[in-house]
Formats: sequence, structure tokens, C-alpha cells
Amino acid sequence: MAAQNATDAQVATGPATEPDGVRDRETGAEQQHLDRVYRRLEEKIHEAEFLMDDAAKRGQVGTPGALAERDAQVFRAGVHLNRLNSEFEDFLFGRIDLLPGKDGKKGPDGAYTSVEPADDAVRGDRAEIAETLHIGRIGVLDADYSPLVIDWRAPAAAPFYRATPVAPGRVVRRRVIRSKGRKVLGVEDDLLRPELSTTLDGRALPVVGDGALMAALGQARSHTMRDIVSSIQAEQDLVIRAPAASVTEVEGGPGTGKTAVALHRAAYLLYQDRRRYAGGILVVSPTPLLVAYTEGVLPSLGEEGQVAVRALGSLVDGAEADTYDEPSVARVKGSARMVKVARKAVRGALEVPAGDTPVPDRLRVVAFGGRLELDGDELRRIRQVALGGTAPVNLLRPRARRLILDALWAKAGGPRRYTDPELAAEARQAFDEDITTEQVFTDFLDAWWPELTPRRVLACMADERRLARWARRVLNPREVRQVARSLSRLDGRGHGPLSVHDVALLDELETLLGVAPRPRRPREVDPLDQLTGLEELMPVRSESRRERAERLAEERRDYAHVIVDEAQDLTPMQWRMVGRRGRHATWTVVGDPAQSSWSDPDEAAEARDEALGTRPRRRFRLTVNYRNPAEIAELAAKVLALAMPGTESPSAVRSTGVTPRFVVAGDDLGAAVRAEAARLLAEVEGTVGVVVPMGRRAEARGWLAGLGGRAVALGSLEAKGLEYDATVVVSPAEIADESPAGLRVLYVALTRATQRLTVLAGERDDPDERGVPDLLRD
Ligand SMILES: Nc1ncnc2c1ncn2[C@@H]1O[C@H](COP(=O)(O)OP(=O)(O)OP(=O)(O)O)[C@@H](O)[C@H]1O
Repeated sequence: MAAQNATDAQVATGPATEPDGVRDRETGAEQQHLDRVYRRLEEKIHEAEFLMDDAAKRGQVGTPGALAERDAQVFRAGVHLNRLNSEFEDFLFGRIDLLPGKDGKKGPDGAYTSVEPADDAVRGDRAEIAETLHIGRIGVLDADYSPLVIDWRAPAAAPFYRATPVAPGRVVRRRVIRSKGRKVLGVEDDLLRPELSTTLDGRALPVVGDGALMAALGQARSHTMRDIVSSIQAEQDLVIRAPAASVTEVEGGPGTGKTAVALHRAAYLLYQDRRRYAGGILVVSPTPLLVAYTEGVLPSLGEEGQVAVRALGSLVDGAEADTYDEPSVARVKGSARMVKVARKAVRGALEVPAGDTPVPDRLRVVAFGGRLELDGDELRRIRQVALGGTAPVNLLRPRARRLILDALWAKAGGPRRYTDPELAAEARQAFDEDITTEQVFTDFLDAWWPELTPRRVLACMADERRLARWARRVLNPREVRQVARSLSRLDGRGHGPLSVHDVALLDELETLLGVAPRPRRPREVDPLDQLTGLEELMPVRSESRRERAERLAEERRDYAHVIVDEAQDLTPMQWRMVGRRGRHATWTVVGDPAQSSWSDPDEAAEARDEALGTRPRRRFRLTVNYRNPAEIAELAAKVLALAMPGTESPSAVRSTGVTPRFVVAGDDLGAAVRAEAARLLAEVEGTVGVVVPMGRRAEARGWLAGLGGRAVALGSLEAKGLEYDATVVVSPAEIADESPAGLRVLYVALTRATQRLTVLAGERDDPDERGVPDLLRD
């Protein structure tokens, strides 16, 4: 039965047997409904085309009210048209059959509003279905305004997700409909009130299948995540629909659906208040791999334009991190101590010669017919005064320029020469013009107070002696050496491969430098602001939706809502970077402390608190593991006990009967990994992930060469958030030893598989006679 492994009451039970012919009959009934929906949508398309035509003919003639109404209709029809054209695989996916509502009241969509059944809904053990609602990716009303399909995000759809056998509310039967385009492929039912003998239109309510959740979880995985819209569970639905005010914090172990929930929440927020979130939703993901993995989910939910999904290494415009620092270097670069170093660096970098041009140590100009000079000491003093306070360094150049002119004016005896203030002002103006129009002066200023870029300052930090000066009493000499060495990958202008942690530093430096704002492209017009609807209906687009989303993300620095996935991994510097993008935002923050690869949780918590400010927080916990079968979850729990003693594992919702396999590598680690990956490829239909210590990433790709696209090798830190049908975890001890957070990273690696897990013991693992590494023994 579907629910036999479920550890809470979330998964409803289905029948043990089903009478012959019922499945076909029920599938046919849903087909009829889907046909009706498509007929209605076609009518709406014709209406939309007519309205567009009409709008084009009449231009803006009519009363403002009538025009607004017409535009709204065009807009709505346009949205339907677009969504329909994007060929949803399963546009219609759910149905609930409900008892009558308690107070008999119905909402504007014709559905009962009460979640509780009427007092007389059940007589003895008998009941009659009073209402049937179909749930889909968009809402569709019939010509008489009765609901043909309810949008999954509408309040009336909530019972589809929330009802459980313990608290079924009015739901008697929940049905998941599998369809592709216009064809219904099958149905799966959950019966929430099995104790009742329920009728629908006078006939016994038929029940088909074992429930949809198990069917969904057992499916083979591809390299992209699927949406879970047809099987969102009650505790997840509470998070998705939580009011957007302030901060929503969600914790839960591996596989509890945090990423899925975060993405569905973005779609829900847009549905619920599109105007507010036209300001953009930012989803921050830890790695580009996870961005690529989750990229398709929002488009499949009909949303993408207003949502930017970005990796931590690509949050700064023009930067694309493609390397990882050694854990010990990352620990320094990510630490909040770097703020102090960066403050010194942006000031100190003014004194670093750019290329062959030395920083001038004197200024000689001719003014009022005489030669004037400022020497090195005088210039140093002026620089010190100009840099006083905390204003961004690049914006202080005008102040420095003025101070230099003041000093020259004093040298020229200007203040003494003129007693009449008006004359003095005029003379001073002429004096300034004399100097500032001279090439010598502008060349001097460019060399003495150049406009600094964040990359240039980062490059300046590659010099160990210089960095030691800027990091005095903040970093120890070893840390200075490590950071400087890691930055020596960059050229003098800061170009070269950036690490993920360099990007947060760049963002900090950019704030401290105050880079002059670039001219903005005109702001994107939001169709709902305008309600012309015509943008949505334009048949030919010069820009794809994806391009538009990317462009918007690039232009935005401040978002209306920020969703942080894998929040446990953000370093203090990354929290500062993300915080700058959500100064006025509401937030959803999802994560699992037990999976954190950051070694100083207290420091990160402080930075997180700073980023989220004093906004009130609502906390949720997800408790059911939908990814790992119980057999794999049990093994991972052993590492969890070492990594974070006392932390509870989420309970696995299913078991496969297949226990993890242990293999000892022998002399040739690569050959052993390759053989195991090949074996697993033959066993599962979908993907195989080989998780290796970070230092073995490159060689591991070689080991898998020629095995095809279903098998991928990835470093332990890259495995974050991803999942595979089967995984091979290579050298647990090596992964655990990689950093102070190594055991937690190993826990992540062990929780990636949906079906099969092989642990391959390397040299350091000390396997027993069964091949079980010491870290994984009882
Ligand atoms: N209600 C659901 N119905 C079907 N599948 C689900 C449901 N909830 C989660 N899943 C599936 O479980 C898997 C794990 O989900 P997800 O990656 O969102 O979990 P997570 O909590 O972010 O995990 P981790 O912390 O390990 O990254 C995914 O394949 C997801 O599609």
C-alpha cells in the first residue's frame, strides 16, 4: 500500500483492490472534462483575438473605465493564450471530491468557502459528494462563470494539498490526473475518508490506484528537477502559502522538499500579489549546478519573467565564479573579518601603482604666472583628510581635488592677497580654472586618485606584504599568505578566474568604492501596471522569456522578495552580499544546519541576522524525507549522529528493500569507481552521481569518460541540493577530512540517492571485512 512506509499521516491510503474497468472508465471521465476545458480555452483564444483586433481598430477610444475593463480582458485572455501555447505536459492534474460546506456559503468562484463539512454531511457512515473541483496550473471559468479548473494557488485548491486522513476536512477523494497535452493518461486516487460509504450522483464513489505520491517518488531522475505541483504535501503547502510579510524560515533535513517548496512559493507569491512582486523575486542558490538543475521548475509552473534564479558565484554583475578555494582559504575569505581588511584595501589601493605608472609623489603646476608645488608629505596629509569618514572612496575624488586646490591656493598666498570676499571668490575661481584645465593636473589626479574598480582592489590584495599591512591585527600571517596566494591567479586589473568566495569580496569592495551608477536601460513594463495586455499577446518576441528574465535580473539590485536556498551554507560575507539585494524585501530562507559546509555557524548566524534585520520571523519545519529510501536514510543517520549529535533525521517516506552497497577500492581507485558507476547505470533508468573529495574532481571526470551523459562526477561541495537515481560516494574519510565541516559535507553526499547508494572505501577509510568504512559503522 502507498502509505506503508509513511511515518506521519500525510499520505492518504488508497484501496487494496479496484474493480475491473474502473480505471478506464474514470480515465475516460477525466478525458471528457479535459476536452471541455480545451473547448472553453479555444473560445477564449477567439475572444482574445477578437479583442486584440478590436483594440487595434479602436485605439484608445472609449471611457477610461471601459478601456480599463477591455484591457484587463485582453490581458487575461493573453495570459491564457500564452500559457496554453507553452504546451503544459499536465495542464490539468488534480481533482477533489468534497462534502458540502458547513455554512453552505459559496465564494465568487462558485466553490463552498468552508473547509469543514456541514453538520449533516455524514449520516451514519453514508455521505454524498456535493462538489467536485478540478485543479490545474491556471484557472479556467466556464461561460457561466462556474469553475472548470481552479488555479493550484487559489484558496479553493488548498484542500487538495492540505487534506490528510487525520484531518480530511471536506475532502473524501483526492485524485491526481496524469495528462499530456490534450490526452489524459491515467488517474491515481487517495481516499481520505475510507470509513465512509460515499456516493457521487447516486453511485458509489470509485477509487483508482495506490496514490500519486509514491508513483512520483519512484520515477527515474533526470538532470533537471520536476515540479511537485500535483503532490505537494500538507506541511509543505503551509510553507508555500505562508503570508509573505517579513521573514519565513524553513528548516528540514535532506530530501524534505525545501528547494521544491521554495520554488513553488515564488510562483505562489506572484499569483497572490503580482503587482507587489513585479519588483522581482530573487532565488539564491549555492552552485551553478543547482541553478541548472532547478531551472525548469518555475517555467513549468507558468512563472519565470519576474524570478531570477542566481548562483552565489554570479550575483555580482559581470562576475562568474568557476573555481573553489581550498577550505582553509575559503574560511578566511568568507569570514566577516574581511570587512575590515576590505575597508583598508580600498583606501590603500589608491597608493598602488597601476602597471608602469607610478603614483606621483609631488605635484607641480603653474598658476598666476608662478610655479607651485606640493610635496610627498603634503600630498599624504591631503589624502588622509580626504579619506576621513566612511564615504565611498571613488566618490571622494572631488573632495580630494578641492583639498589640493585649497592647498595650492594657500601656497600661492591667495587668502592673504584679497580682502574683499567677492574679489577673492572671483580670483579663486580663475585660479582653479587655470590649474584644472592643465593637462598636467588632470594626469596627476588620474594617477594619484584613480577611479578604482572592485577587481583592481582585489588584484592589489594579491601582494602579500601589502595585504599584511591592510590585514594587521585581523588576519594572521598564514591567513594573509593563503589569501594573497589564491588571488595571484588574477592579473593586475583583477581579471582571471574568480572563486565563489571572491565574488562576495567583490561585492563588498564595490559598496566601499561606490562605483558610479551605470546608465540604466528603461525599466521593464509590467503588463499588470499597464493593463494593455498587448505585450503578452505579441506573437513575435524580440527576446525570449529566459532572456528577459536574465536581463531583468542583471538590472536589478534590490528585490521585492528574496528566497535563499541552502541558507546554512552562506558565509558571513555572502550574507552581506545577499542582504544588499533585499534591503526592502520580504524573505524566505530555507536550509538545514546539519548540511552546513561553513565551519563557524555562530559567525554566519550573526551575519544572517544582520541581513534579515529586525523583521519578524515565522518558522516552519519539514519532517518527511521524500528523496531517500529508508535504507539509505538509515546509513546517513550514522554520519549525522557524528556530525551533529542529537539532531533528528527526517523520516523516509518509502523503502525499496535495497540496502547500500560497500566496495573497497583496492589499488586502482579510478577503475573501481568506473566499474561501480557502470554497474549502477545498468541497474537504474536515470542518473548516477559519483561524489568525490573536492581535490579529486578533475581525475574523477576522467574515470567516467565514455560512460555517457547519465553518469556525472562531482566534488563533495558541488553535490549540494542535487539528486540522482544512484550515487557512488568515494572515500568518505577523505571527504570528512577535507575541512572542519567535512562530516556535514559527507552527510550531504550520502543523502543524494533516490534508489541506490554505493560507498566506495579508499585508502583512509579503514573498511571492515564487509567493506564498511569506520565512519559508517555502528
Ligand atoms: N510533495 C512531493 N511530491 C513529490 N515529490 C516530492 C515532494 N516533495 C519533495 N519531493 C521530491 O523530493 C526530492 C527532494 O526535494 P528537494 O530537493 O526540494 O529537497 P531538499 O529539502 O531541498 O533537499 P536537500 O536539503 O537535500 O537539498 C525531489 O526530487 C522532490 O521533487
